[in-house]
Amino acid sequence: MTALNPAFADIVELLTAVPDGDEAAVAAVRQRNAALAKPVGSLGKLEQLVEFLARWQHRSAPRLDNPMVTIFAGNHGLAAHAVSAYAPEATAQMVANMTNGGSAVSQICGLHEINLRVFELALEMPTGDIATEAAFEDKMAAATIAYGMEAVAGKPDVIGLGDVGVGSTTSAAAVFAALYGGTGADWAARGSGLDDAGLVRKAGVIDQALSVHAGALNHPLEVLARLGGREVAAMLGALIAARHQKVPVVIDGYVATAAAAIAHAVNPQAIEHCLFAHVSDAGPHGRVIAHLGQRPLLDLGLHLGEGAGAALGIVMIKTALHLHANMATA
Ligand SMILES: Cc1cc2ncn([C@H]3O[C@H](COP(=O)(O)O)[C@@H](O)[C@H]3O)c2cc1C
Ligand SMILES: O=C(O)c1cccnc1
Repeated sequence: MTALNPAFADIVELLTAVPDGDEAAVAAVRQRNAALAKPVGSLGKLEQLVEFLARWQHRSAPRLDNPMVTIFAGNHGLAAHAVSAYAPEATAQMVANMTNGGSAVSQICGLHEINLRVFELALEMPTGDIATEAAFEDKMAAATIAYGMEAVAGKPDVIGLGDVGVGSTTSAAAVFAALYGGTGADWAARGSGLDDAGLVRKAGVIDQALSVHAGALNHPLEVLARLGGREVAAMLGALIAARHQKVPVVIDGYVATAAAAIAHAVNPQAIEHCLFAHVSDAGPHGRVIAHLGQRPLLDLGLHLGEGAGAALGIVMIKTALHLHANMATA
């Protein structure tokens, strides 16, 4: 077994030495919840959402002045294997559509006054084709994680993490297979709409990647460098920085969950500040969330990605906080 590349040392440290949540802030929220003009506990998970905000914002009166959804866009060398219903050019088109307000996530964010930021990750430079080579050199993986940390620089009160990138669900499936075992068929889903033959091809590409990189998947960050995407590396960075800067995180679908799974595999406590907004209809997503010891907030049958589920999770959090802050006390 080779030692972990020192390029990852700082990242492992940040994932290991994570600050605890603020239980005094949670107690203050519970006290106010109990005093609101309603039967105790009757707002169910909405009450817990406010506790979640308080715990990870470290504020007894949590705020949402600057909620943000961030979308990380990357291209994948593995897309050459026709494992997506779309051609790689579609990634840049999706980004343009997002910027122009034509995407689902743009409309959800516009309607509910959530800031939306799109981070393009060198779309003209796809990751290596994982069926034959590593997705990244280790140093590039580390640099992309570091870049993702910038996502919290605008001091959001909560940050949603989503992806775009043709082929991203194949890469995410390979990450899950490497972390949890099983074959390509166990983790491949139809993504953006694959047909039956495509699904078989997709499982085959994952199996080939697992076999090519076998022996080099000994640490979760090696799994990321070998099999992951730029968007997953950057989301991991955002998730890490958020914890250290007191920003609660809302995770979107299958691909964003891969970033959380890598963090969790280094240190399960590193994802305590993450809320899983929804369980995607992408087959194995629910299984991954269960592996992480989490429960999804919503189950809307979405299988979209692009942060749409995360944005809807933030809508629920906004509503919960509005009730908490503005209802009368008995
Ligand atoms: C128009 C369009 C909008 C999207 N929004 C999210 N995705 C989703 O589909 C892609 C992943 O699926 P696969 O692994 O099958 O390529 C990602 O871009 C994801 O965000 C979209 C895909 C398309 C085509
Ligand atoms: O569930 C997801 O997150 C998903 C599904 C299809 C395509 N992209 C993402």
